[in-house]
Amino acid sequence: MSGKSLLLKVILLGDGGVGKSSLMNRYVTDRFDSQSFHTIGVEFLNRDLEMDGRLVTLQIWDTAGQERFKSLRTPFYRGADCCLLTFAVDDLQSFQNLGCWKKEFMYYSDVRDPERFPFVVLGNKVDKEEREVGEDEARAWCEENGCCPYFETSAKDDTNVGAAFEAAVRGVLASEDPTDHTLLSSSIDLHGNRKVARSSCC
Ligand SMILES: Nc1nc2c(ncn2[C@@H]2O[C@H](COP(=O)(O)OP(=O)(O)OP(=O)(O)O)[C@@H](O)[C@H]2O)c(=O)[nH]1
Ligand SMILES: [Mg+2]
Repeated sequence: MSGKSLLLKVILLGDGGVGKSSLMNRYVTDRFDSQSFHTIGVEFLNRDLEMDGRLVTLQIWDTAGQERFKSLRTPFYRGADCCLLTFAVDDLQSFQNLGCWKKEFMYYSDVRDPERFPFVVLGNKVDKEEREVGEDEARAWCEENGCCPYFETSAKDDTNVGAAFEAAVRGVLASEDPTDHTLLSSSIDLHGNRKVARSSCC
C-alpha cells in the first residue's frame, strides 16, 4: 500500500435543515446532535480511510443550505471532486430543489468535464415515520440525472452514512485519473517531529 494519501474534496449541498452537518458529524465523529444549529457559510472536517488498498483523506465540506448564505458558500465549490446532493425524505420541497442545487454547483464549480462529474444523492432522515418522498421517486430522479448512486440515510441512526461517503470516493476514483489529485505525504523531520507535507503530483 502506498504511504501517500490521496486528498479528495467532497461537498455537501442541499436545503437548510436536511441534515448535511449531521451527516458529516456522524461520519467523522460518530455523534448526532438533535439540537444542531444552522451552518453559516462553510465548515470542513477530514476523515482518513482506506479504499482498495489506497489511503484516502476525505475532506468533507459542509455548506449552509439557507438561501441567505449563498454568497458565502459558492466560492468553495471550485476544486470539488464529488458533490453529495442531499434532501430529507420527510420534506418534498428539499427533493424538488435537488435540480437547483445541481445547477448551482455546476455554475460555480467550473468543473472540467460536467458529463463525467460524480454526484451522489442522499435521501436523509429515513428514521422518520412520515415520508413525503418515496424511494422509487428518488431513484427515478437519479436515473434521469446522470444515473448517480442513491442512498437512503439517517444521520440519527447511522443508516448508510459510511456507505454514502464511500460511494463518493468510489465515484471519484472511477471517474478521473487519480493522479490528478493532491497527495499528502507523512514525513519525519531531523528533530523527530512528525509533520504532514502537502505536495501536488502534477
Ligand atoms: N430524525 C432525524 N433528524 C435529523 C437527521 N439528520 C439531521 N436531523 C435533524 O435535523 C435538523 C437539521 O440538521 P442539520 O444537520 O443542522 O441540517 P443542515 O442540512 O446542516 O442545515 P443547514 O446548516 O441550515 O444547511 C437538526 O435538528 C438535526 O438534529 C436524521 O437523520 N434523522
Ligand atoms: Mg448545517
